[in-house]
Amino acid sequence: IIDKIEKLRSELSQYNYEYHVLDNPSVPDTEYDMLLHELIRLEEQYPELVTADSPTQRIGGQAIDLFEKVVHTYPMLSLGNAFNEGDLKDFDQRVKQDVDQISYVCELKIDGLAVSLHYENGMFIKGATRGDGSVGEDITHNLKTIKAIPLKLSEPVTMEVRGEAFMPKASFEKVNEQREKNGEELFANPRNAAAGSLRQLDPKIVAKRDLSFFVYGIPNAEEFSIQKHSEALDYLQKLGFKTNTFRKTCNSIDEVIEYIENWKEKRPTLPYEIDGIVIKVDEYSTQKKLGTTAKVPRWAIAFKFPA
Ligand SMILES: COc1nc2nc(N)nc(N)c2nc1C
Repeated sequence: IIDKIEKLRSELSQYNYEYHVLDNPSVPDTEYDMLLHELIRLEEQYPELVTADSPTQRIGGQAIDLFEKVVHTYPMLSLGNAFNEGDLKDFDQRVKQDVDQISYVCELKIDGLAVSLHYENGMFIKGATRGDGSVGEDITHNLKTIKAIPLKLSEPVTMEVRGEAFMPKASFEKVNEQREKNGEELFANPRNAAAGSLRQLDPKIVAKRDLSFFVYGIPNAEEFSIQKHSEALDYLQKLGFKTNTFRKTCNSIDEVIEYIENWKEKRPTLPYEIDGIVIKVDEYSTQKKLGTTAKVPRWAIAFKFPA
């Protein structure tokens, strides 16, 4: 029987990965649901065979009474803002003070919530909100229901990652339609809907909100002998995380400006909301040289699109 359970588990995990991380499902939802219900039935019969990374663990356990506090090992900083080309050129000049050749990584800035995820030997064990940057709230039970967040990595690594939890536009429309029917107050935008969902004490509610997640960094990447941010993102993709495929390495601020212009136009075509573009120095050695202020890194900036 354990073979049957393990076979179901690996099939469902693979289908989940294809659908929610690769956006490229190989089987229809009906087949996924049928297999999942078979696994739920078998795990109910043999509860001692349940594992933390079983797809059944995404359904949402018991509601909790309150959120535990989580002290961040590395502060979750904010980002300085740029609003026009002049701000970007100033940023480029500041960064170039110490070095002449710079390459930047440009990423879409997803309009969601920053979260921190902790993995031990490849298993997802804890996740937290940003909070005030030093202390956040433990929302592990809610994050487990987000299918783009892996419950088990492809390698048994112990690491913390950072990323953005968000609600896709389609989910937002669906959730507000349901709230309209229930006579509830509507969410103003997908970001508020994602924030409101992750603040739920009952994970079964969160499981119905179709939230998603993009990973965007490893706070202590140098400790994994990774030299550049672009390499960190490639490694995270290999581990099984969903990374945003529109990221681009730019070798000049003019290339960055071109990338920003492009996405300013294409923004409405995206299936999720973005509130800007994040520009980061790629080399960690240069990031280290530039350091951070109490609130923001000096090696990154967020270009904000007009609301
Ligand atoms: C390095 O710090 C950050 N990096 C980020 N990257 C992306 N893509 N999106 C964000 N919202 C973001 N936020 C922060 C604080």
